[in-house]
Amino acid sequence: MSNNGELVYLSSDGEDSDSMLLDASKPVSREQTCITDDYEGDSSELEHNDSNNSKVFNPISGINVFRINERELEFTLIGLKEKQGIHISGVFDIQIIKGGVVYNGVHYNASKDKISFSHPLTDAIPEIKSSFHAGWDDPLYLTVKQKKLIDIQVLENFVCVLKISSVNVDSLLDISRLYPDASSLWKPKINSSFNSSSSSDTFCILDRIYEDEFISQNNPIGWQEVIDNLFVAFKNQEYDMRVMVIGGKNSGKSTILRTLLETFMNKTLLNEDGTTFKSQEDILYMDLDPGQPEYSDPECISLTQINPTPVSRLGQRLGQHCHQKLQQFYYGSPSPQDEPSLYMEQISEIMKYFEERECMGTTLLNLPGWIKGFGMTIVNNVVRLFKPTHVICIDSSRLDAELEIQNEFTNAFQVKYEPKIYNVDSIFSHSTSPQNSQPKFHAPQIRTIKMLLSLHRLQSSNPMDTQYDFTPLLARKPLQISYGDSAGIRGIQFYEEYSDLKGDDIKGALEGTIVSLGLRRTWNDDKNKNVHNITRDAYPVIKPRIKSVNLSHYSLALVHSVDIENQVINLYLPKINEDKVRAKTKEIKNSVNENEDEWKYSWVIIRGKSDTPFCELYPKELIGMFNKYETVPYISTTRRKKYEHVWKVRKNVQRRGQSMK
Ligand SMILES: Nc1ncnc2c1ncn2[C@@H]1O[C@H](COP(=O)(O)OP(=O)(O)OP(=O)(O)O)[C@@H](O)[C@H]1O
Repeated sequence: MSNNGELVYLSSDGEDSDSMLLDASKPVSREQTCITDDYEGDSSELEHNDSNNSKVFNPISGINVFRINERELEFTLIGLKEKQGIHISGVFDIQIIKGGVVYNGVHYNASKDKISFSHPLTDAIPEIKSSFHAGWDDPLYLTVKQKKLIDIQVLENFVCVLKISSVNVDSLLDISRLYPDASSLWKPKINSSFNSSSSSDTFCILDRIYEDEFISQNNPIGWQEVIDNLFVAFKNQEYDMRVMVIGGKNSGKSTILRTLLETFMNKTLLNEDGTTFKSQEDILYMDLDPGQPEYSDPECISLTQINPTPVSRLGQRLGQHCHQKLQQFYYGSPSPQDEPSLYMEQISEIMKYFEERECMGTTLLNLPGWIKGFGMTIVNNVVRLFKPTHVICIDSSRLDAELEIQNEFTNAFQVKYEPKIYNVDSIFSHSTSPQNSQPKFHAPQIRTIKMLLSLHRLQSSNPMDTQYDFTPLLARKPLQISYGDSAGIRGIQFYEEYSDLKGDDIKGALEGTIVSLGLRRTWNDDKNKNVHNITRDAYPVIKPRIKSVNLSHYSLALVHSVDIENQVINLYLPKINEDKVRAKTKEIKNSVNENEDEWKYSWVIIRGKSDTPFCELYPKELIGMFNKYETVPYISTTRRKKYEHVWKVRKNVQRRGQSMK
């Protein structure tokens, strides 16, 4: 058994079909190598994560929920009986004090370690199901101090005891201060009669009265089998493993990839020789969905390296990860249909970079759900470039007949392999699919939430901590970046169709909008080349578009204003990036006179089609300030003239999920 005690798998000889899974809900001895006759459970217990098998958990204070609130000790203990499962929303840590749990098909044993969860109500919430301790003994992981506060006898009634604590995610729950639509992002709005949780908790136990407020994540039959097969392949991989998921919109692509990633990172296998397998390797995540990215900044695509962290981090983190981005491009729109040639060019660059790394590990690839017409051409291109070892097709009946997966690929060692294809059902095919229940958040609202989380993130001393400040950006002093000097901003790039904008239209197309502050690299840069002063009529609009290979995304920014007189652009950057941008600017300045025969870097602004969250431009908190002005900055109430290309928020306002509150 591993030191942190999670396991419950028996290894096979490596053949997928022979792999044997031993249910997490029964103890396993070191000697056991097969499911024995004296196994007491019924066969249904061998199924993972089937919440239909679960018994309902009714939280009752003092009976199965124990709130400890001593000076420095504040936590909640939950006692679960056999096969009982709970749903919890919010951001929280769980320490399994006794027994074990099964979460998304992986067993976690009681230990002194914490597991960190992130369960926003934007997504379906997986059940945390009770399980037995995998081992001969049944320890109780409580400190002496904690034991004094609890009646230990009571805990003996439960197979599994969880200690749940709120986490230090400074101000994360304050997002609704800026964006009222997000008031039920982490906890349902309605008050429960069950009052053991306090308002300062960052989590909520979702009992029956919240039934309509959340969706339970019930994976379609067949998903777990595919995940188990892929885990065995992951464990036995000789070369690299490349998994991609193809499916329509909202079919469950991100969910199956998240489950797969959590399984690869956390599942422990007991080998026949008594040793255990638990992966310690980094996993790469190629996130090619700019609309609902899992790891990239909003409206970007990226390649991220995910390191196994000492603390398991489970659930949907709404893009707030601390993992290293190897490469990131700002695409500038949630939909690849807006500029497919740019999208494909950026994908090709990521693929080139990926191939050049000669990565021998595991890579997961997430695609948008555009699977019709030209979307399928893009999918086919991605298949050709990525050369997957495993492809998961969600609801293959909906996939265009034009999907082309080659029969054979060749890897970097000139070894030929045949991609394995798995067909699985989409989440809609399941009886409790979200189709039957009203989604709690619409896609534009989720995008606004992710954008606000990105823009308001703070620098934190511990990179594992996430801290936010949801004070409206307009209440802050913007960062000034000069225009025209070699360390300042040296060009603006628009989408092709808007690259002919002139004069004040350009200023208007930038102020109050979300842009990417990008780094352009040029070889042998002449000091004055591409440096232009801005005048009312002349802006250094870059034409033709900079090749993606020479332009990487550095930070999202909200343009406060373009100050032509002083030759500066005032930008709001996420605080987490401000110091990095200052340091990079210094570096650029210092490198100006250095060796000419090397890559030189300069700042550029890239304006795509990103929507500015309305609450950022007209925040409730600053309404008093706006009243002093005759007109509210950035916002126009006049109608656009026919054919007028004006890029202001007015076209973004009053879309679904962006009501004026
Ligand atoms: N097994 C499930 N049971 C119920 N709801 C689910 C399940 N899996 C996913 N969902 C919910 O359905 C929605 C869509 O899922 P997901 O984001 O995984 O799909 P997707 O195909 O990646 O979507 P997109 O096309 O937007 O990228 C999410 O809110 C998710 O929480």
